[in-house]
Amino acid sequence: MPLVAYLGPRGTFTEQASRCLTDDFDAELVPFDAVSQALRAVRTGEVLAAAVPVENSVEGSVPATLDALSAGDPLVAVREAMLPIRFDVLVRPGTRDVRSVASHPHALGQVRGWLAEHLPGAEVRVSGSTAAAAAEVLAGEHDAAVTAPTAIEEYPSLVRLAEGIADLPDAVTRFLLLRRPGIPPEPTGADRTSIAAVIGDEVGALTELLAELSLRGINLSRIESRPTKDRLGEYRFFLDFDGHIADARIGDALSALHRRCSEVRFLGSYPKADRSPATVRPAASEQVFRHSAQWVDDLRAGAIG
Ligand SMILES: O=C(O)C(=O)Cc1ccccc1
Repeated sequence: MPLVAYLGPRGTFTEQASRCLTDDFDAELVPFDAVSQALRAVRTGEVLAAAVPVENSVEGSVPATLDALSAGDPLVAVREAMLPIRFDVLVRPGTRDVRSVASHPHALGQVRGWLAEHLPGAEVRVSGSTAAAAAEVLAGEHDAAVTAPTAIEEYPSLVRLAEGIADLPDAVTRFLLLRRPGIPPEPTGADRTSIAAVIGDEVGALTELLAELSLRGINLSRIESRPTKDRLGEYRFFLDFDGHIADARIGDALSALHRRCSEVRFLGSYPKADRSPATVRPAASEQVFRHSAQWVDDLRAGAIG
C-alpha cells in the first residue's frame, strides 16, 4: 500500500486533510514531526506523497511549507483540500490554573483574542503541531494545548477546557498533496496552477511578470513572497492561478515567465478543491489560442495572411 506522509503526530488537522487527499486510493498515513521531514521522505522515495498545510484564510501562508517547497529537489502538488478550522483547548484532568498554553503557530494566531480574554496570564508557547502540543501537555510540559477537535480521540486522558473556539468563525486552511514530478493530473476545467518565481532587482520586474498573466486572461488567486535567503532584497514569489499547464494560455504564460525570470519552479496543476470553473475571456480561450497559433504556422508555410 502506498505510504503518505503528513504533519503529525496523529490528531493534527493535516491528518484529517490527508484522509480527504487520499480518498480515491488506499494509502497508509505516516506521521512526521515537521513539514520539511515529510517532504524529505517524498524526495528520497521513502513515501509516495505528503499532505501539508499551505495557507490559511486568517494567518496567511505556512512559511515552513513554502520554504520546503523551494529548497531541494522539485515536488509538485497533485490535489488540494480545504478544511474549516475550529479549535479545542485540552488540559490534564483537574487543571485549575493554566500558566502555559502551547500549539502550532497557525493555531495560536487564530485564537489570540480568545487566549487574551480567557487565559490572559498564560505563557504562549510554540509546538511543532497542534497534536504535538497535546502530547506535550500529557507529558506535563505545558498546562494547555490548542488542538483540532479530533485530537481528544488520540489523547483520551486529556479533557476539554473549551470547545469549538476561533477568533474568526469561518477560518479555512488549504492543504496540498505533494509528489515527485510526473505527468500532472488530467485537466478538469476547474484547476489551479502553482509556481515559484525569482525575478531580478529591476524597475517593473514584478509588474511585468504579472502582466504576462493578465494579458493572457489568467486569474491570479494568490501571490506571496519569501526571501530567497541568498541575498538581502531578493525574493521568491509564490503564485497560484486558475488554469492547467495543458491549457494553451497557461503554457504560453509559463514559457514567457521562463524567459523573463531568473528561476521558475513549476509546483503543479491540480483540481481546485471547490471545483469552481475558471472563467476564461473569449480572447484567451483554447480555441482562439489554437486558431492564432495555426495562423502563424500557416504564414510560416507560405499562406497568405
Ligand atoms: O498542527 C496541526 O494540526 C496542523 O495540521 C497545522 C495546522 C495548524 C493550524 C491550522 C491548520 C493547520
